[in-house]
Order: sequence, then structure tokens, then C-alpha cells
Amino acid sequence: MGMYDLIIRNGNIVTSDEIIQGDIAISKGKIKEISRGTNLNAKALREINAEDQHILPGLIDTHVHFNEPGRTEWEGVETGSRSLAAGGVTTYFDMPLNSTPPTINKENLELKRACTEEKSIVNFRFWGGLVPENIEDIKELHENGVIGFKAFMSPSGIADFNHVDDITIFKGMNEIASIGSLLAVHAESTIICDQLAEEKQRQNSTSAKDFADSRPIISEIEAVRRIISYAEATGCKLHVVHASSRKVVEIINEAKQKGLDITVETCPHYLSLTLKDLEEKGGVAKCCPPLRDDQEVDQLWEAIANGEIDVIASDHSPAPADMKTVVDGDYFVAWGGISGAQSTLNIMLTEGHFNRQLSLERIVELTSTNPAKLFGLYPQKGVISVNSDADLVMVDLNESFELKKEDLFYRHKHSPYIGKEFKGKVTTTIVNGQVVFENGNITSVEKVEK
Ligand SMILES: NC(=O)N[C@H]1NC(=O)NC1=O
Ligand SMILES: [Zn+2]
Ligand SMILES: [Zn+2]
Repeated sequence: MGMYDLIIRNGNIVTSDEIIQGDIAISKGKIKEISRGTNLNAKALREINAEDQHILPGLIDTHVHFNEPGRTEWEGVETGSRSLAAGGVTTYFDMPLNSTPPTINKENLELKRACTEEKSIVNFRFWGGLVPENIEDIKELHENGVIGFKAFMSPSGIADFNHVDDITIFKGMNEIASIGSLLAVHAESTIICDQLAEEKQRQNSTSAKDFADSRPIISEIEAVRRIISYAEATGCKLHVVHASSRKVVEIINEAKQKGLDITVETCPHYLSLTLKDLEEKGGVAKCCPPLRDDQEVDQLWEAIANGEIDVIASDHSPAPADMKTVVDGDYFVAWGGISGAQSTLNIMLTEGHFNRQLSLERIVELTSTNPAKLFGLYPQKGVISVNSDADLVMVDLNESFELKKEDLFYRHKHSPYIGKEFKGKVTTTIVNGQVVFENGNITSVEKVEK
């Protein structure tokens, strides 16, 4: 009879394939045994009764901006990773911008790695940046472990992270293809967005709708079509982040059908919020691309149901509340970025599972299994199986709650989801076999070694 570190008894174990009832035994950070239907005849230092709860692979949030080092007054690894733990996320990929210095060379990557290792309570990986100035640094970043590269096709809003011009895209994608890595793109057209914004501002038309109209869906479509041309020409693997419309998703699917290695992400805010929320809630709901309308939201859910979307990630891009404020009705000045890292699973359960009959298996696939497969972490992560990492989230689907400001672990406790009724509550989050979040509290502050 074995002696394990932890046994979780009698839960409904969800993977991307099936839901089974059983026990999970964990030691040294790994899943050692799983029983189907029966009780494991074993003991552990600690046992958790998961009766009536569902156990999912911990979420892998492939898209967050934690601003550390250098801009921790916006967020930071400590608060950021705690909010992820509270939301059932056990691994995150930190974007190369909004921290200073940005992750565009090896030295800067090491700075980010050092502070993250010191402070994160969940697992992490890093994106490298592709900017016009760093083509020579791509290979070294790759060799030092970045999971891929991120480029902006339109201004990023951050002075030390320039957007790419066509020649940088061409050369960068050739380089990224040659090392076998992947390019993630923020795809909006600079020309369309900048010129429409300038016209609007010149006319003093600065409402929520004016802002949204200055970044129309055609701007995403145009940029995605252009980047697909380069992917075809260079053979570079491509990942389009935060598609706000099924029209964008459809173009990517056509390219997939033609045999291109291309994937697409959307975010919880495009699946749950609209321009109306931007008008009513103000800058807290401002993001780029902007929120669309009800019809676009429904169509994105249809795309999910059809298997046309690969990954759901938060694009948590926080800022202090005063930077998110709409001053004199001007929506152009507020920071674009949604604080959402803690709410991804809640949105998927409430809007997806309960309101639209999306299966729990599909939610697992979109938030954990697919990200793990896409970035080479599978089957170590993204699945509940023997020998996988013990990264797990337990949810009580019978519990409902209204999100309150005090529930948030962010450095700045604002979010467009405050006041929203959620069905399905995260009760426990386990990272590398350690309980890090339980019953509303962070329980372990041990740093995660990478
Ligand atoms: N710089 C940055 O984080 N930008 C993000 N914010 C947002 O709303 N969209 C983005 O790409
Ligand atoms: Zn972006
Ligand atoms: Zn982002």
C-alpha cells in the first residue's frame, strides 16, 4: 500500500475526452495513480474529498501581461500569479511587452525570469518579442527557452515595444521558421486604425462607439490576410491572438484547410461583453480590438461549437484605475486592456457551459489541452493522466456567486466582470501537487522552480 503526498477522492475527473468518477493520487508534483469508479486502496499525507466537485486540468493561460520587471505599479508577478491561482490557472505565458525592459533579447529575458522565479506561485513560460530592432536576437531568445514570439502589427501603446513593418514581418518570420518556433500576432491594420482614430479625434468624436468604429473588424481581417501571405511565403507557424469576430476566425480556418500551420485565440471578453458594456462601464471595458455586438458574441460561440477556435486566453492587460478612466467622455485616452486573468474559467462555465451547453470536455480542450499541445507541454500538462504534472483545478458547479471587488487578487481591483453573477465556483487550485488556493484564500506562497 503506497503512501502518497495527496489523494483527491471521489471527484468527477474531466479531460478533453471524457468525464470519469474516481480518485487521483499525487506525489512529488506528479499524478501517480487514477482510479476509475473505485476507491484507491492507498494512504496519503493529506486527502481531499471532492464529492460533487469536478476536477479539471489546471488552465494554461497563454496570454497575460504582468508588467514585471519595471512596471509593477500596473500589476506584478505576485498579484498576477495569485489571481491566476484563484481562477484555476496553473501555468501562464507572460507577454514580452508592458514590462520594462521588454523581452526582446536574452538579457531582458533573464531579468524577467529572475523576478518571476522569485514571486510566481503558479508555473510560467515566457514569450519573446519580435520588433524591428531585434531580428538578430531571435535565435538566442529561442535557445533560452521562449515558447514563441509575439509581434504587434499596429502600435502597441508601449513606447519600448515597436510594431512591425512588412520587412520585419518577412525577415522575422523567415528567422522564426528556420528555428522551428512560432509567431503570435496582434493583427490590426495600423493604417486603418490610426487614420480613423485621427479623423474621429479631429472631429471631437470620442465616444465609446467612435472608439470602436475607429477599429473596425475589416482592420483585423486585412491584417490577418496580410500576415497569412507571409506565413505562406515563409512557412512560419502562426498564432493569431484575440480574434474579436468569427469573420476573422473564418479566414484563419480557410488557411488551415489549405494546410497552413495556423491557430487562433479568442478571449473571454469577446465572448461575454459588447459595445454596450463599454458604454455603460467605461474604460474598464476598453480593449483592442474593441468589444463588438451581441451578434458577434453569438457567432464566436458558434465558432467554438464548430471547433474553429483553438485557444481561449485572458489577455490580462491591467493598468491602474486612473489610466482606465474616460475623461470628458474621451474613450481614446484610456488604456486599452482588460483585467480578466482571474475570470476565464468562470466565463467559460457561466456563458459557455450553463448558457450555451458547451461541454466541460470542450472547455478543458480550449483552456488547457490545446494550449499544452500547441506549445509542446503535452502530455506533461493539459491532461489528467498518470505521470502528468499535478496541476489541477476543482470546481463546484452547483455554487453561484456574484463577483465582488474584494474577491479580486489583482494589484488594481477593477474588472468589467465585477457585479456579474457566475455559476460554477473554483474551490481549490493545485500546482505541482501543492494546494495554492482553497476556499477563497491563497494557501501556499512557495515559489515555483522552473
Ligand atoms: N499593450 C497591450 O497590452 N495591449 C493589449 N491591450 C489590449 O486591449 N489589446 C492588446 O493587445
Ligand atoms: Zn494584443
Ligand atoms: Zn495581449
